[in-house]
Amino acid sequence: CPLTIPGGTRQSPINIQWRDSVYDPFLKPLKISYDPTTCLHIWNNGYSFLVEFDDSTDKSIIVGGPLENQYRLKQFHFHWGAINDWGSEHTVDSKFYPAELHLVHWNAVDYPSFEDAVMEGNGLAVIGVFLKLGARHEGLQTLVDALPAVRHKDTVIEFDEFDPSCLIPSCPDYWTYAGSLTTPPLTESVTWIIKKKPIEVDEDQLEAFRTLLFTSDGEEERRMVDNFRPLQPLMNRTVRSSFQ
Ligand SMILES: NS(=O)(=O)c1ccc(C(=O)NCc2cccc(F)c2F)cc1
Ligand SMILES: [Zn+2]
Repeated sequence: CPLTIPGGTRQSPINIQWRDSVYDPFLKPLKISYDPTTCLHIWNNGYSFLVEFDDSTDKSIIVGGPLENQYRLKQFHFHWGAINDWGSEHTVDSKFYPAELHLVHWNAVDYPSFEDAVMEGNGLAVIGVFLKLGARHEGLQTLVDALPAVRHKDTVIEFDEFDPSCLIPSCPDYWTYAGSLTTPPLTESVTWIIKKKPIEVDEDQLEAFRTLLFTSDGEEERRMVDNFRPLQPLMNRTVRSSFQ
């Protein structure tokens, strides 16, 4: 089955059992500093839609939290369901959220490129943010308004001056664990930082995600929904929390 990696010991996503997570007083607050001018474009890669950033400098970085050094923002993307009952990749006490945001960063201190970092145990850091149904999210709306232009696989539009920190809850609480990419090549190179608090988005915004297509223009249309990987075994891992 291609969704399991042979010999994988730290695969993602996982269920986060709140009561089994271990408070680590040595975890630092995560420091996020993004420069909106590094935002480049939005594209539909046939699996999700990604907002990509210029990662040739240290202009948009995160540092602190569980991380040994700073990591550069490369892209962010989402996973979502066909209906609001599921869609997130991680679950909390076996509860699914309707969608999950991933902000993907790489360790440019130790490695020369993202492609190199993807192959290393401490190469990547991904911030996960749950989306829940509620009030309309004004920051997300600028993204939603651009989605019709990237409806088909392999379409791209320029997108600039976007600061993704508007999509990250101000509450500092997070869980962290050692995991993997959730799509091929499923490499075990990700330090996951999962925010405890979700952000609220409204039904129309979730529906806008579901208007995207897995398929290219001219192909028979297949709606881009349920683009999340099944839960993976925790195996010999502990999920740490930054809060008591
Ligand atoms: N869902 S997630 O946050 O775990 C995730 C994040 C990034 C990627 C990715 O960059 N894939 C393409 C890619 C590009 C170059 C080299 C790679 F190894 C590679 F996976 C895949 C999954
Ligand atoms: Zn993802």
